[in-house]
Amino acid sequence: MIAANNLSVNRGGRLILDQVSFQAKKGRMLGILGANGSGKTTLLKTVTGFYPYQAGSIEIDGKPLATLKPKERAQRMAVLSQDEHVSFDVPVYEAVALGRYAHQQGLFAVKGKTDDDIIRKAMEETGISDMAERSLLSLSGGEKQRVWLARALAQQPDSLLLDEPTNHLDLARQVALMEHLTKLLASRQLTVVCILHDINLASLYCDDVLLLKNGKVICQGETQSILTRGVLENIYGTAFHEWKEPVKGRKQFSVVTRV
Ligand SMILES: Nc1ncnc2c1ncn2[C@@H]1O[C@H](COP(=O)(O)OP(=O)(O)OP(=O)(O)O)[C@@H](O)[C@H]1O
Repeated sequence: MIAANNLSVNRGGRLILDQVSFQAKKGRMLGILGANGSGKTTLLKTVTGFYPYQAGSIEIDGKPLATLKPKERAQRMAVLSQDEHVSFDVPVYEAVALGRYAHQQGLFAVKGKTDDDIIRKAMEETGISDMAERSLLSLSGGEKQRVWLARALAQQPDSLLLDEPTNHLDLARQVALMEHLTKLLASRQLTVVCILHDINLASLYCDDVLLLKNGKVICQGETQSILTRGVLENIYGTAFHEWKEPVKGRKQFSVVTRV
């Protein structure tokens, strides 16, 4: 479980997060929603220890984040960032294998058979097994996104923190990814935190949502009770029409055109 309590973050002399509290629970997917610049990425980077915070507290499975060594953090949390970039070229298999470093001993650790099995399973789960020998730089944006997800899965974390994981993916792959995450949640009892711009995907797949505006929490809780036309209009500043998708009866929203 990930818990933040009254978290405040300043960056470049500005207050970016203002007393944010939330809990992401085991076996549930928490969606973080909010307009551009509302503080979503800052929140994710703070709870994973990439950004410092000026007030409040963060606990991972009941332990203060600050007391976890970098390797222990990596064993507990895998992060898929919005700004993953490739600075050197490696075969796809090696890029996924980077996820195993948190579990290896020593500076020049050698991958064993178990590591190889885990790497191949993560590649299979993300549909990239046939790309193992391909050069990372030659992949499309959506293919690279699946490599980063495979690397995160290979890390075998307790929590997966994903910044816009559906970015670059076509519609069918967006649905496939969210369904895959839903299955992983149940089978591995993971905690998943996911920044999403697509409120309809969030409504279909997230158990809980946290809505941010200007660095403050507007509301949070069980997705189907929290997501309403009124609250989304407040968050995004545009008009919405609300309807229900016919299979699960989950809420869906479309923007109302103004011209
Ligand atoms: N180093 C920094 N110095 C000053 N302001 C910063 C810094 N980093 C981020 N910000 C500001 O903090 C605010 C929140 O940024 P953040 O990236 O967390 O938003 P976001 O909700 O993830 O946005 P998006 O949906 O556009 O990805 C933005 O206004 C951004 O310009």
